[in-house]
Amino acid sequence: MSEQMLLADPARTEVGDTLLHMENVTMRFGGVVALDGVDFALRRGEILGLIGPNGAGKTTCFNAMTGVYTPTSGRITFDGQKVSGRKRHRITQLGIARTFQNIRLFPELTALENVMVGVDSRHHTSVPGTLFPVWRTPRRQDEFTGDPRWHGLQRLVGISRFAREERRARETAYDLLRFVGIEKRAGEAARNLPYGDQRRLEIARALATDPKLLCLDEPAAGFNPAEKERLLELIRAIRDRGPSVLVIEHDMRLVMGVTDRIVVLEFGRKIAEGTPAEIREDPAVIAAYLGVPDDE
Ligand SMILES: Nc1ncnc2c1ncn2[C@@H]1O[C@H](COP(=O)(O)OP(=O)(O)OP(=O)(O)O)[C@@H](O)[C@H]1O
Repeated sequence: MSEQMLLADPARTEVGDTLLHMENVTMRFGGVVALDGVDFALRRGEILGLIGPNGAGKTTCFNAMTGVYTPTSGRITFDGQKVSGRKRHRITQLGIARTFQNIRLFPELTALENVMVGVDSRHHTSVPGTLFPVWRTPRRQDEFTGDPRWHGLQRLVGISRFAREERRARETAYDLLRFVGIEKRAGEAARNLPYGDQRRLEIARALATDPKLLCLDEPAAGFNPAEKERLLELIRAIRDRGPSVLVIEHDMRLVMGVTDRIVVLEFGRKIAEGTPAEIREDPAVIAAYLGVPDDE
């Protein structure tokens, strides 16, 4: 990256040391070997594509690195810490966020509230706290001395702290809605948003956890070409803002257009790794995709 680009955008993260490392990861489901000794690294500041035909093991990779599954064997490290076998919320706190193939929002909450839930996940407040802010009580009731005046003061301090936290969460959430381009929908219930906006909302909510790595599982599914183009710009903007990005995507144009490097899986094994130009020419990749139509 040129120095000029760095100067132009101070938030831009330069590609650097290893952030995520999958080491010889195997994942079996009974007789099915979904991942078979998969080994790859994602560097800080990079956009890495994870591609492969249906059933190749891409989503299983995401599930293993985000704590949905514990690998049968192998090791996954993130930012120097072992994540394989850790609880999901702990992995979120370490800095991995993801979106899903099938959108998973809180349909009755507004767009803003959906993102606030993400912001809340790194604060002391909670989902019920987002829903019922006025019912929040101070956490440090244990310090109550028995004097009702002291209790009242504690409550006031606690409430004002929560109010401050909630206001900050609201502002952060609104900024994120603006960043993904749907701030005009802030007050609408998530279920009423057009499909493309729901996908953007999922991204905003994932970003609200302030991740070091954002994993996007088929973010362009169901998008028309214009929406895909805007998504491509958004993915670049996310990386420029800070987080590294790991993207599973079937749309080859998008993958080739946005990633720095690509890892290719087939039948749970890594069959290739390289720059988009290298992957495009790789005979094993061409063979794996031969006769498999992409969804363009
Ligand atoms: N929970 C599970 N139980 C049993 N088998 C599973 C489970 N999850 C995944 N698999 C199997 O593991 C293999 C890899 O699935 P995975 O969903 O990771 O593939 P994928 O590359 O994401 O496919 P797609 O592009 O179709 O989403 C498949 O054979 C799948 O049926």
